[in-house]
Amino acid sequence: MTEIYGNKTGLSPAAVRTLERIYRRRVPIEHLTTPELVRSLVDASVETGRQVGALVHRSGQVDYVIVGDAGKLMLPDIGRLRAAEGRFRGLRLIHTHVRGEALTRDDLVDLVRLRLDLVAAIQMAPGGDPRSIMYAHNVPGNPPYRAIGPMPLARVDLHVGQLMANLEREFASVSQPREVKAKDGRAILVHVVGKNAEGSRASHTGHTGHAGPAGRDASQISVRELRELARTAGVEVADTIVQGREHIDPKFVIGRGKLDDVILRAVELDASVLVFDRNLTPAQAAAIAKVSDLKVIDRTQLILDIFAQRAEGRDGKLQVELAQLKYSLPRLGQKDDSLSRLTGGIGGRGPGETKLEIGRRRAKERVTHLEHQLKQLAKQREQRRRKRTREGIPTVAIVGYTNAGKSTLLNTLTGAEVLAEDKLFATLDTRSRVLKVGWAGYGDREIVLTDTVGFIRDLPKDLFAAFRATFEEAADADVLVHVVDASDPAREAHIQTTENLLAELELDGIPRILVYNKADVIEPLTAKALQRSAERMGTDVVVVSATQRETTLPLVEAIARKLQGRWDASAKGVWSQTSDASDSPDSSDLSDSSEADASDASDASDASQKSAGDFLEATTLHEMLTAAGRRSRRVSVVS
Ligand SMILES: Nc1nc2c(ncn2[C@@H]2O[C@H](COP(=O)(O)OP(=O)(O)OP(=O)(O)O)[C@@H](O)[C@H]2O)c(=O)[nH]1
Ligand SMILES: [Mg+2]
Repeated sequence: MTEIYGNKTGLSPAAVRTLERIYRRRVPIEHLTTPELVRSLVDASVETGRQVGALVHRSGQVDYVIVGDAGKLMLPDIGRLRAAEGRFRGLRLIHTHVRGEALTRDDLVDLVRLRLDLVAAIQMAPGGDPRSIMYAHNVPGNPPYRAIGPMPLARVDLHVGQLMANLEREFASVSQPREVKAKDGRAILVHVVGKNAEGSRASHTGHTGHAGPAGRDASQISVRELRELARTAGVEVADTIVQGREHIDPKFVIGRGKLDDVILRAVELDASVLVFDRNLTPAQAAAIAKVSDLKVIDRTQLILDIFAQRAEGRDGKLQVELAQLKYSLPRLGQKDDSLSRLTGGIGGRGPGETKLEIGRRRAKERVTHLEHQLKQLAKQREQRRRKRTREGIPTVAIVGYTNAGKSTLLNTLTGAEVLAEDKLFATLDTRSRVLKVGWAGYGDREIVLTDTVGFIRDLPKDLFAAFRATFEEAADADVLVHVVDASDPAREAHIQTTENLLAELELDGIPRILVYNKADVIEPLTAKALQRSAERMGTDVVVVSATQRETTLPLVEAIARKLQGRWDASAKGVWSQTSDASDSPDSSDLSDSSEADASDASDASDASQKSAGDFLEATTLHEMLTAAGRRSRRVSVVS
């Protein structure tokens, strides 16, 4: 094998022959290098004016000869697979520094990142003679390397074999295999604060605009949210690195030097994933993955991953898969090897834990297929809706930023058991439950409450389609209950994002109630101030704690006030009062649930808890109701 690696442009045939001759050298493991190898490298450097290096295997053979430019050397891809824990790659890099400089940061990064046995640099004098040598090897600890020299070549007395044996023993003893708690390994989060550059967030929706907090606050909020997203996706966050920059580096986003720091940090913390708090172009993701040898993921991918893990309904699954494919298509290389980076594990999960392992051509076919299927499903839904007729029970949709407490509120109000947890996007499929407002003094009236997917700022563009589909249900709601986590410092930005997305979903025409939630964890004064400021703005607003049922009474009253008109109309007979749709299994479920005599709060909650299991999964029930609702509204217009 005599292939020359690296920067071969403009090399004369004679220079190539000189380089190829380096492959003939042998370096015994008792020595760092030999005078012959040094001579060959230096000769080739003089001839080319560039750095020249050899990757020498422990067997003594030269495995790779690499030529760089005057200032640096790019190592070839020597295999992505990491050496086993506590072991090194079995290769040492011996190379020239034509300008006589000491080991550079690049050299040290290569040493650590590739787990090379050693990296040595030969300092050349201006006349072209080898002046001194400096070398470094890995050590357990921080910094993760030790550098020795520069010193005269004759003074180097190093038994490489012995050193490596000692080091590997040392590494094996300190690295009790660290336990990775999260199933998808450890990640380092990277946030870049563009001081000048805006447009850094090519936001499709929900951009907070001027309403959001500025500068450092915005950064902190953003990083915190990313951390939550990572946690939700199942990644353990090992560290967060924030860099302020005048301009975003077009190739690596952060500067090359900073990227080297990040790589060293990843090696130190045994992290295998880099998560960027911004969206990366396919070229950026590829470039960073290449130099770092780490899996590189951006915010969009993280959100896609969460959606993929959580989507349940058929429609939702198809939508998520479609969004994932559209995202990864421009990122799929033609070669299998670049493809494998994207597949499996975090960022590469398809809906339902299937692996997104697919070639480019197949991916395109699948996109077409999915789009077709989704269209069919939408048509079927529409038809089903049209077929259904039933009395118009008013519907209320609970909307708001992710983790605001929407599902908790639904559970508390109706005694349902919708998954509510301290994770982002706990809810990915819309659920509806019946709320009986008797306990709040509204007789045996019923409301259908619908839970929805949480909003998030900078929602990935392709996901917005998936998202939109889940809001088809909410489009027919009579009232929107907008839930805000009042204890979140970013609450104003969250409100703004939600407002923007509601407008985009064309739901902003529906009467709305603003609910400041989690009152139990905010200062009473803050609660009062929130209430007052919202009232000044003329918004219907209540402050509640979704975890405490008694605090939700003002909300039920506010909803009832908004629906009063409808109830009055229905009392006048505009809406039919009785339900005779017992031929439909959906409706019988609904009537089962309405057996509760709900003049007392705890009774109501007990009763609905009992029947919660009987409740239908929302989609069908809700479709039925909303279809009826639409018809009824038409009637009321006529009257
Ligand atoms: N202290 C406190 N915590 C609450 C309250 N309401 C909800 N939470 C907590 O907030 C977290 C999120 O609640 P969820 O109901 O899952 O929020 P969500 O809006 O449905 O979230 P997504 O479905 O992820 O969009 C959970 O850990 C709840 O226990 C409250 O009134 N007080
Ligand atoms: Mg929820």
